[in-house]
Amino acid sequence: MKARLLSGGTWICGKTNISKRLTGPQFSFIFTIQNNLSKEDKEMKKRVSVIGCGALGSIIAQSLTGMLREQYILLGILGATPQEPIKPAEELGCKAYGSLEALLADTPDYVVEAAGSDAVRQYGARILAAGSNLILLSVGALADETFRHSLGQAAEKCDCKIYLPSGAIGGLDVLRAMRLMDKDMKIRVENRKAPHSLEGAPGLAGKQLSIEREELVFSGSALEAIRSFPKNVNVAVAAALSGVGPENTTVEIVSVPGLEENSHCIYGQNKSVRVTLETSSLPDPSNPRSSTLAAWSVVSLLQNLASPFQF
Ligand SMILES: NC(=O)C1=CN([C@@H]2O[C@H](COP(=O)(O)OP(=O)(O)OC[C@H]3O[C@@H](n4cnc5c(N)ncnc54)[C@H](OP(=O)(O)O)[C@@H]3O)[C@@H](O)[C@H]2O)C=CC1
Ligand SMILES: O=C([O-])CC(=O)C(=O)O
Repeated sequence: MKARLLSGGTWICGKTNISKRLTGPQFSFIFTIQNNLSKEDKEMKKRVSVIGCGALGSIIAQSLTGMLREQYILLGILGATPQEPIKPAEELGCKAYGSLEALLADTPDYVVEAAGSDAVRQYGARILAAGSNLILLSVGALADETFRHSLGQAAEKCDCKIYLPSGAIGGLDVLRAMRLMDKDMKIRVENRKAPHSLEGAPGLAGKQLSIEREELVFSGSALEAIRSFPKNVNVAVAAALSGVGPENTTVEIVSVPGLEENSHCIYGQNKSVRVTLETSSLPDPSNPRSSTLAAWSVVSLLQNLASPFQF
């Protein structure tokens, strides 16, 4: 059971509010609860589980036990197989979950997804129904309007939130404000990546990309882009959801031989504002598709959630 002192001077224990003015037996009851709390509970750290222990999930899990350790406890990691998270969990001193059920049994405050859009579709609603907030890196899963609405409804039903970190880009705040000013605003996203960062995407249908010349490999809506390049343009879907939606956001994907950074340029324009938001960042050494910045955007989001100042 968790107990904490609210600012008005009221102790809250589970769902029971107990007035500060209570004395005698009631007070000793409160005091006993306090003394039975673990150190972590006394500090009221938020409890987090991570899905995915690849390039980005590893950075997030390490940060939870490192720079975020004063605010958060890493409960455990869920991998693609029960074996996958065993080693990282051992190193970080948390659980290696064998199933989603095991993760949910821990009742985390937040579940961070860094596993892919299939995992979002497979687990998202169940995580929310269990009362955990969800932080999604595979934002592309939300391009599908029907799925997005059903996940939103699942969150509302359980009074939970779905957090969309800025990922490998920035400026989602300005796009959201611009959309409020003018619903007919325009957004175009240009993604530039080295050929090996695009390899294996269903949209290439096995085509080998040139290692000598730049080529436009995709041009269309963000909705089509994420279907064709599901591991490359989550950023475009995030930009689209901040603005005019995946069907109305234009995306171009360019293969650039020799390019060391993943580069994303978002052009937004409404009646009175014009923005160019360019982010170039190094990919993760173990996964050339993903910029490490995306993992740090989750770390930053978690830090923000624990801060009295909200960005
Ligand atoms: N929002 C943004 O700006 C960005 C989002 N992303 C997205 O973030 C996600 C994570 O990226 P990254 O860490 O680089 O990817 P990785 O491929 O490096 O890691 C993902 C890990 O999750 C595992 N996995 C797959 N399915 C499941 C599942 N159902 N449950 C648990 N684990 C699973 C994978 O295992 P296996 O390899 O065996 O499948 C893999 O180990 C990707 O979807 C990526 O597209 C990436 C960059 C930017
Ligand atoms: O990490 C990046 O540069 C972008 C990315 O893969 C994505 O948006 O899916």
